[in-house]
Amino acid sequence: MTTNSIRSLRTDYSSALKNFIASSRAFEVLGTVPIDHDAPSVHEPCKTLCVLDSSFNPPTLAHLKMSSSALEESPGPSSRLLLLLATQNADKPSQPALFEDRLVMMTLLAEDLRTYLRSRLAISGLDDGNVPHIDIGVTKKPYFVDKAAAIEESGVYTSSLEQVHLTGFDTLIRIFNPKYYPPEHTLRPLEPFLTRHRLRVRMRLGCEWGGRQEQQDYLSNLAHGGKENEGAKSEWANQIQLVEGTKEDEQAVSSTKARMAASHRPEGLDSLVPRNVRDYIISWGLYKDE
Ligand SMILES: Nc1ncnc2c1ncn2[C@@H]1O[C@H](COP(=O)(O)OP(=O)(O)OP(=O)(O)O)[C@@H](O)[C@H]1O
Ligand SMILES: NC(=O)c1ccc[n+]([C@@H]2O[C@H](COP(=O)(O)O)[C@@H](O)[C@H]2O)c1
Repeated sequence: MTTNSIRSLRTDYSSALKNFIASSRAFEVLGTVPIDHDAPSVHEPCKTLCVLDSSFNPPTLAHLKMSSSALEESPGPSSRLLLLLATQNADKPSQPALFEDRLVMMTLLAEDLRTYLRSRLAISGLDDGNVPHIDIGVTKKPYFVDKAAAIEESGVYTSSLEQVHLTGFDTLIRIFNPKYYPPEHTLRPLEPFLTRHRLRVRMRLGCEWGGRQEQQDYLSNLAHGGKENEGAKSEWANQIQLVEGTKEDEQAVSSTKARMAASHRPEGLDSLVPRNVRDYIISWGLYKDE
């Protein structure tokens, strides 16, 4: 993308965001990569929508890996990816960068992701038609049950569509924390979400979340009814796929680390964020004061 097209994309996102925030809508798609001029109002052929919800502050190589591995598992036009910017977080107050910068970086992530997928599909002998479209969306809903319902109710996708939410293990634990579900504070509100949709959870190793075995045990415990006293159903475990993440000897990647690198050691960005995102952070001077 040229500097001028990035500038004009940022302006477009800025005004679309203002409209969205002022509206009563809970979810909206603000862009698609590649731009799809002939797109139908409802995406008919799409059966599976992978959803990566994040603050994208900034998008990282972990976000790229989570998305690409999910899409590589089910290539073809029946899959689509939604990069979903959460304008309200369940726990964290909003921090820099501006939402319009994050939307531009999500678009750059989508382009890097499609380039990566194209090269992976070529190795498997599949053509470009199998590289999915990627939607850039926004939601005001902080909780996954409500995000999923807002996507369903928007009418943007077919009603039979299954959503596969791509999260890390740290987020799975929070989805299963009853503190988020007042007034009863049980896990029962997860029922419609985990009946209709799935979670694809990337392991995130570290002292906060435990090692590989502990993360597998967490899911087995759910499958064996260990959370029934909190209102969870053991069969929900069938809707949750736990996949490998960064290896124990590899550098952990996070948006926090990327913000710190942008501020103190920009050369460190190379191993944390996709190339186009790195160039944008540097040329727009994002996160300088972190
Ligand atoms: N390295 C990672 N491994 C596994 N999951 C990850 C990783 N980075 C992000 N995720 C997951 O991606 C989703 C969105 O990530 P999020 O925006 O919270 O990134 P983050 O790096 O944790 O952000 P921050 O550092 O600002 O807290 C969450 O479900 C999170 O668990
Ligand atoms: N119970 C839930 O559905 C729940 C709990 C905590 C965070 N979240 C969401 O997970 C996403 C990622 O959160 P963090 O950026 O805090 O890691 C955000 O959209 C946040 O609002 C959802």
